[in-house]
Amino acid sequence: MYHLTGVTKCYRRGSELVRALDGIGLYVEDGGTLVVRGPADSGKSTLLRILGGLERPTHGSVELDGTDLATLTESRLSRIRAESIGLVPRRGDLTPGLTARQNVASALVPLRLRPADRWELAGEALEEVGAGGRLDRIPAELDEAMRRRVALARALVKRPTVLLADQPTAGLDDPGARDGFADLLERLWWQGRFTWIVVTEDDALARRAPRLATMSRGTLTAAPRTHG
Ligand SMILES: Nc1ncnc2c1ncn2[C@@H]1O[C@H](COP(=O)(O)OP(=O)(O)OP(=O)(O)O)[C@@H](O)[C@H]1O
Repeated sequence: MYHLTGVTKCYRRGSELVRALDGIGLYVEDGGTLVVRGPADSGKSTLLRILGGLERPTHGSVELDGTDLATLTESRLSRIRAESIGLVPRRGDLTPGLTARQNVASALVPLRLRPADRWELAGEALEEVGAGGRLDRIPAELDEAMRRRVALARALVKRPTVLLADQPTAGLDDPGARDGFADLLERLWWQGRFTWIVVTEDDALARRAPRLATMSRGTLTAAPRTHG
């Protein structure tokens, strides 16, 4: 469960102070999904980096299951990132020279699992996202939609507490591929196995959200629940 209170993030750009996040308060329950929709530069990526423990807020607290990520030591934070947080980066960011299965298995290295277990879990995660027929392909041999599925498998293979996705459908130009990927995300959201926070500029994806909020100039406005 995430509980954010008064989260503000300021960056210095020359003599200017940019307030990327401005007093965000947020609660997301275990197994819940929140989709944050907002235009470019509204602060979505900054919010995700702070939720993922990749950056610290200038002010405020970022509690994940009762632990404030804002004040943790770097070593405890990297442990939490490795074990509890799955991040789906904007463009997937797969390692070019590794096969799909090697890419996914690499996410398990920090968890000190045996190589045979890493291999098996990677295969299962790829099956789960519909990429089971592409285990031995390198990213260049896959189309963009399939690369996104592999990146998703890499984030969920370690069974994290939370999954954070940065514009997961951006750049998927083929409508069929984009819809198919959105179908997969929606199915996973409704399973409730992970807590999801997804930022997007894709209105069609946002319409599928169990819970939707809008980001505008660093502030978050909750929209009515669309379901349940
Ligand atoms: N490291 C940084 N240094 C300076 N300013 C930053 C930094 N990161 C973000 N910003 C600024 O903070 C604001 C919010 O940026 P952010 O990337 O979080 O928005 P966004 O909604 O994710 O937009 P986009 O989708 O275009 O990335 C912008 O004005 C941006 O220029």
